[in-house]
Amino acid sequence: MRAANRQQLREDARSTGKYAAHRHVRGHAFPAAPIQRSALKKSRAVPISHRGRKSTCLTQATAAPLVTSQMGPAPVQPPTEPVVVDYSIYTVAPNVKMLRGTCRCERLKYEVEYGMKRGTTDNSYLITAPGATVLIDVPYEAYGEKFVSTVESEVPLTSLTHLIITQLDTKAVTSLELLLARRKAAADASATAVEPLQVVLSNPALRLVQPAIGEKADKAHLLSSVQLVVARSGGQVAPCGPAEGDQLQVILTPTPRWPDLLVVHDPVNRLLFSSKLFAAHVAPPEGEALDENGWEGFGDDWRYYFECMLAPSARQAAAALDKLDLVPARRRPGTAPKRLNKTSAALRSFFRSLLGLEKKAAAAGEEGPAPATMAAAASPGSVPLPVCTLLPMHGPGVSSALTQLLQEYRKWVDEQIKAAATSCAAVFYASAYGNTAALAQAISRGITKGGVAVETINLELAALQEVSEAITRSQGFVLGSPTLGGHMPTQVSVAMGAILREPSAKAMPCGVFGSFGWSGEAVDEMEGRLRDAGFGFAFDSIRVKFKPTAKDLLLCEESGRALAQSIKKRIKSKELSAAPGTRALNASGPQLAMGRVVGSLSVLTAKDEDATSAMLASWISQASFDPPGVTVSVKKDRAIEKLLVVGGKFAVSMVAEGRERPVMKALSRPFSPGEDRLADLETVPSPHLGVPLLKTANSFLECSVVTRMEAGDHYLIYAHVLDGKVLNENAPTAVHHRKVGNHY
Ligand SMILES: Cc1cc2nc3c(=O)[nH]c(=O)nc-3n(C[C@H](O)[C@H](O)[C@H](O)COP(=O)(O)O)c2cc1C
Repeated sequence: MRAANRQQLREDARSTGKYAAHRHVRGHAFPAAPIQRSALKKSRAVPISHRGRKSTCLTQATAAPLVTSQMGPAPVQPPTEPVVVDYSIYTVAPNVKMLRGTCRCERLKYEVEYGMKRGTTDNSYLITAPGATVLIDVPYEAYGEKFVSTVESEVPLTSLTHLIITQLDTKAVTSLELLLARRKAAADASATAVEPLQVVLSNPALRLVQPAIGEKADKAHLLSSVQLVVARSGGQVAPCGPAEGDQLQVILTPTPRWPDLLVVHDPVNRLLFSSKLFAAHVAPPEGEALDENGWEGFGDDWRYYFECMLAPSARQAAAALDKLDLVPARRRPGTAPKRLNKTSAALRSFFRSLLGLEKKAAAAGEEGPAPATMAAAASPGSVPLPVCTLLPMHGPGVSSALTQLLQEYRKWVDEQIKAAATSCAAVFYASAYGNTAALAQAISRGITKGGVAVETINLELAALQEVSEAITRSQGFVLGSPTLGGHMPTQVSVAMGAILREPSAKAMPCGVFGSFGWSGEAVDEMEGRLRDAGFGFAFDSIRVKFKPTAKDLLLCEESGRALAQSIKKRIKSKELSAAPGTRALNASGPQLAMGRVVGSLSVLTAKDEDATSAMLASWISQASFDPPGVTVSVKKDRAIEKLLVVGGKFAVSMVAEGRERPVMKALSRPFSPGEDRLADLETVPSPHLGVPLLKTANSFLECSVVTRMEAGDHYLIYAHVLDGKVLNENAPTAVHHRKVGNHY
């Protein structure tokens, strides 16, 4: 039925396809994009079995992708810098190795834009057990070649019996193809028969592999020596120890962002291969596989990753934590991580080939057990899983901070769910190349920072019913779409219909956004339809050409925050009309006393690529002599907070006494998203960082963020002072006096 639908769509598209002319934008030639307007306008709703239940899906990720082959080849996106990667191997348990691909680029070029500046890793794991050699995960395409050579340096590819895929991104498919091709070539060259590789993956991941490899004439042969095994929650999938019952167990933990997500438990070594859970985009120091500095070393990175990736799906994250019921357990003796450097890996590979071990190992693989069929065990439910180390897909393995990270995850999830009980916003989007997805992520984070829970829904994967349900749970919404073939894709159009039909939606603040290449009609269409229907906008519509810059992402965060403020304002005014007079609260004794704490009035300015922001600050203090350091306390929902992550650069301009008034007037008013906060002030660039400095400052500091900790509703940021200068010897610094300590 589904295949017939797909075929029909293709026929429709072929018969009605019109071809757009060649266009040139900013020096980039875009190939003609065939546009099938009838196919685009027609609903692609097809009944599918979605997450174990029958539902009508707006579209099915693999059956009706946003961009179809009938639309022609993808236009050339503006070039990005090449990603430089490196590989290291670490022993994390006697029979378990971490194969860690490290990218130290400042900003991730190959994933949804991510503001952290500490690089990242793509971790795969290799487990050897009697009769089985199990590989867990393939990395992004940029790592492909080095990844396969690294696996080969450890084991002959023909000896691999299982590959478990915990989450598969479209950009990891190339690495999968490379691995399968090289294994197949080795098997074809082998004198002995090689068992098919069992590739264990979830159903949504299978729906990515089938069309990307299985249905491509030039690639289908790669699956001829592969047995695709769909994982079921609780299923035992591969041996991981000497005893018969020593089996790796998979647990499905889908979220809207990663519907294919699963984790793997190793009961012998008490490891959890946690995939995207407990992950962080950070490259730990060379030689350290695990979190040697514990929470202090990586707490911010885990938190930031959670906020960006999991907070928008907090309910599903909570369900995953409930399902896993992880219990911190002791590490078994003799499993301290040991790094094998790249040289030794290469040397071992060399010696293996000299000694002909490849063949022996292949023969050993042949004697292994016949491919097991998937055990369909019951869901582990509340059965506790003992864990001494979490081994995620990105960032360090978690051992020292295990207990704290488990507790914090629960706390973060609960906070999000609690916020959702009072206020919630829905962010609906579709994205063919990840650009609109990056905007959706930044807007979602802005909403979360604004104190409103968010549900971020990828319309490519969501059932229509999910859209209706999300809108009835929300007090505001945002809709994002790329422009494809001069329109918004059908998935967005259909979702919009559902929103327009929902009577409660009209009273909600909303917003629209999208990435485009040259004409950008989608955002105009969405804005026009919502405006005509009488909807009110919380922020100006966001239109971004191709990939968003740092400035675009900052605008998105600010817009998300504007939506959150608008939602909170409406809730507050409802509460006030229900219970008039509750506003008149007297300040408490401690609040009055705290008002006597004074601070130096200053202006904080920060810059990242093309994004600049500023704020008035008086909660600033010297914190260290050597090296010279300062602390500054920044409210969590401030726009500038995004630029003050570890490694971020900022400047402090100290306001001179008598010069306070114009500075306070310019910076104390509310700003709309994207507005230049320094427009009413005269500035000059700082000498080293090029960050704006107040022309009238009596002195300035240039700083680099070293660490930050949560301090209630603020982040306490500790920074090294890189440079500074007194500009006016005779002007003392203005002191900010307050009466009450419950505001600035
Ligand atoms: C087949 C195809 C058709 C497109 N048609 C248009 C178009 O009509 N107008 C436009 O402004 N951009 C068009 N684009 C460019 C996309 O809008 C642009 O690549 C955008 O960044 C995609 O956003 P996304 O990454 O969220 O999918 C087209 C791209 C493709 C692949």
